[in-house]
Amino acid sequence: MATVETRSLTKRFDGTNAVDGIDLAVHEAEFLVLLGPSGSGKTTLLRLIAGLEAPTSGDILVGGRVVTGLPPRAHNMAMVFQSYALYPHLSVAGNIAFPLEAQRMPREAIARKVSWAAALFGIGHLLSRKPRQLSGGERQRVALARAVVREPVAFLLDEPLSNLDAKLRTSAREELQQLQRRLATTTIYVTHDQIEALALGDRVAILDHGRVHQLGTPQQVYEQPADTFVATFIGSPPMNLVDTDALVTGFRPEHFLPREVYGSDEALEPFPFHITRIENLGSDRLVYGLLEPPLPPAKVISRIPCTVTFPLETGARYPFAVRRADLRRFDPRSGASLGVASSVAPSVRPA
Ligand SMILES: Nc1ncnc2c1ncn2[C@@H]1O[C@H](COP(=O)(O)OP(=O)(O)OP(=O)(O)O)[C@@H](O)[C@H]1O
Repeated sequence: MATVETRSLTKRFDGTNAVDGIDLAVHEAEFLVLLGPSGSGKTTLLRLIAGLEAPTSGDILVGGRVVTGLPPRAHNMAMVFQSYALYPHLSVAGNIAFPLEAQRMPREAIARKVSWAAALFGIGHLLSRKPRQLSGGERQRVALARAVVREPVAFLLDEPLSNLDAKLRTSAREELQQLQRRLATTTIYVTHDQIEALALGDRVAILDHGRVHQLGTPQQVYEQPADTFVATFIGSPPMNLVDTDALVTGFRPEHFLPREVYGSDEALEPFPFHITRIENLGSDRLVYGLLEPPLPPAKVISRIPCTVTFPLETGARYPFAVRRADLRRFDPRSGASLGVASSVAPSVRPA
C-alpha cells in the first residue's frame, strides 16, 4: 500500500483536455471514488495513474516517488476493468495465476497465492471452470482475485460492479468495502453512480470536463457542495436551485417541507409553493411545483417522508419553508459556493 498523488496532471486528446490539470492526493489505505458523468475523464485519469497512458504534462507520485513516464510495472497498480478482461481460454485458477506466472514466481508459491485469493473471494470451488461457465458476480470475483495476488500498491477499479444486477450489486458493494478494509490497500474506484460513490468512498472526487469540482467526504459533498454542478449532480432528486439577480439559493428536496412540520421557534425561510404534481413512492412523497411571487417561478421539488401525513393536493398553494441553516448560496456567474445562506436575498423575500 502507498499514497498515490497526481500533480497538475493533464492528458490532451485531439485538442481537448480529457484530464485537465488534476491535483489529487490519495492517502494510504484510503478508498477514493472518482465520480462524474460520462466523458468526464475518470477512466483516462485511472489509466494515467496505472501508467497505461502517458500524460501530456504533470506528474504521478506513488509512495512519494515520481513514476511519470515509467512503465506500468513501476507503478505497480492492479487495475480491474468493467469487462473484467478475463482470459477465456484459461481456467479460473489460470486467470488468477497469470500475473504471478508473468513475474516467474515459483510454482508452489503461485499455488499458495491462488488458493489464498480464491478463499478470500469464496471462489475455491470454481477454480477449474472457464470464465464462460461463471455468472457475472463470479467473474467479478475472479477479476478481483487476480488483482490482489500481485500485492499491488493500489487497486484501480473501473466500474467493476456495473455488469451486476441491482441486488447483486448491493451485496458485492458490501463485500468490496469489507475486503478493502481488511487488505488496507489504497483503492481508487471509478463510477458514475452516485449511490455507489457515497456508499463506498472514504472520500469522493467529483469530476466534470477533466477537472475535479470537489474532493471531500460523502457528507461534505452532499451537505456542502462546492458549486452548482456538484449540488445538482449529487442527490436524487437534485438540490433545488432558485435563481435571483444577486445569487443562487439552493436547498435539498428533503429540507423543503410544509411550514406546519416545523416548530414555532425554528429559524425558517418561507417559500410559498404551488403544487403541480404529487408522486407517492411509498417511503416518501415527491411533490413537484413552482414557487409563488414574490419569488421567481422556479420549478422545485419537495421530498416528504411517509411519516409526515400532512394532507396536500395537486393544484393547491401551501406555505412551505426551509430551515435557514439548510439554505446554500452560490455565485450566479461562476456557480461557486458562497457558503451557508442566512436568508434569501431581501429583494426576493416573500412579503
Ligand atoms: N484514446 C482516446 N482518444 C481520443 N479521445 C479519447 C480517448 N480516450 C478518451 N478520450 C476522450 O476523453 C474524454 C474522457 O474520456 P473518459 O473515458 O476518460 O471518460 P469517463 O469519465 O471515464 O467516461 P465513461 O463514464 O463514459 O466511461 C472523452 O471525451 C473521450 O471521448
